[in-house]
Amino acid sequence: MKLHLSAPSDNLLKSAIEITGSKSETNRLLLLQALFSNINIDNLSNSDDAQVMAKGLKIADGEVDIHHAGTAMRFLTSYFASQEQKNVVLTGSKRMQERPIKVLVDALRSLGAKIEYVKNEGYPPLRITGTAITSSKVSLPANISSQYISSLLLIAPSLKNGLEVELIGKITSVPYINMTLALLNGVGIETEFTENIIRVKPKAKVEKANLVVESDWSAASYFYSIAALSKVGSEIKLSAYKKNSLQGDSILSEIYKEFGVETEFLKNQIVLKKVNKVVEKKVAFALENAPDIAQTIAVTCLGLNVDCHLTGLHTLPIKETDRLAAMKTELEKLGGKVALTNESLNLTASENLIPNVAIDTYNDHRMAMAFAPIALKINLGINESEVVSKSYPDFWKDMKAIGMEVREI
Ligand SMILES: O=C(O)C1=C[C@@H](OP(=O)(O)O)[C@@H](O)[C@H](O)C1
Ligand SMILES: C=C(OP(=O)(O)O)C(=O)O
Repeated sequence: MKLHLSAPSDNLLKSAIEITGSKSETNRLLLLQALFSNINIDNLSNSDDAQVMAKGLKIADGEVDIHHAGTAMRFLTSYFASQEQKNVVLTGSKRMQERPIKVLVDALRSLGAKIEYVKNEGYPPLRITGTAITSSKVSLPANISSQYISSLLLIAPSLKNGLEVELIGKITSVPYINMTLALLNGVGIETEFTENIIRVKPKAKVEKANLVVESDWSAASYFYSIAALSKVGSEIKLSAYKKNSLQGDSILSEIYKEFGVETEFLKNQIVLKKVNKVVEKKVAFALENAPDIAQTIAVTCLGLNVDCHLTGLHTLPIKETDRLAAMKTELEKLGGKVALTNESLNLTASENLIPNVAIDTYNDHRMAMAFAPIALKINLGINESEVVSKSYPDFWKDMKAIGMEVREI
């Protein structure tokens, strides 16, 4: 479905939105709940990725299709591999069949798992025959995706002898690994992370636990961008968030100060306040710890006519689409100039944005959501807008709630 977006005439926004739970926390906790039944979870993500994860965990044999969900693909690979009695073919969308999984399969096979490639070596679909894993030491490259590491850590407490994971090379997306460990600790599982070694102790049973998922900070990024592009005096309240987040994308509250947005932390709400105009002409951010907000920041910069240099983006080419290439194409359609390396994006902004362009979304929820805020500067179209359901099904409803005009065309 194609949407046409435009902004309220005064660009002044005042509103309060409740955002769905973090999909990263949700998919970890769903897996832990499948391993340890007395865990209760509140504020679960309503995203497609969480739905396919929940559904997948219940299947014992036959095909499990996780569509576009990277976390579900990676987390369920370890889960099925370590569950005796389970015998599945784990598959996903066409794009998922192009997202590499060899690092994780090699690691699991070295622990004794029985996994075969159904089509192409190194990529889903996978035929997995569950088996009792008793080996307890594994090493794997850490610079491609942290999801492979989180996947092993999540099943680690259920293995007879726990697990020691050696990380080789530079570790990418570290906050996501820390999130996994914090959630394990939250249900009483002992872990240790020193330098490049992570140890997780085995645990047969956990105490009854009631856990509340914090709302999704990557989803909050689009409201940060809207606040940055709105008129001074705008205020957007978002819930339910906290100051000591497990989500690395909470770095937004620091980053967006550069764009005139202050964050006030209330009890379980954040208030984004556009307090001053932006004077910078150029900004630079290293995003290896927060890869999912790169698109949001690039579009904010284009909208504010601020040049930006974003680095640490080496994981972006293997996400829902090649996000570096997609961003170059779409930012340039709007009048920016983009230079890429395999891990960076350099945007030269433009005073004259090109209006009424239709943004292509490449089956990537974040392409749709990251470009939407620029409607505060120029009218634009979003093609295949339904992609947002991967992480944030209510996105367009919430855009309307804050006063944006969202119209089907
Ligand atoms: O563990 C997670 O929940 C995630 C880790 C990150 O992936 P990489 O580690 O592949 O960068 C992130 O981009 C993804 O959206 C969610
Ligand atoms: C990269 C993402 O998700 P995944 O890797 O879990 O598909 C994302 O949500 O931006």
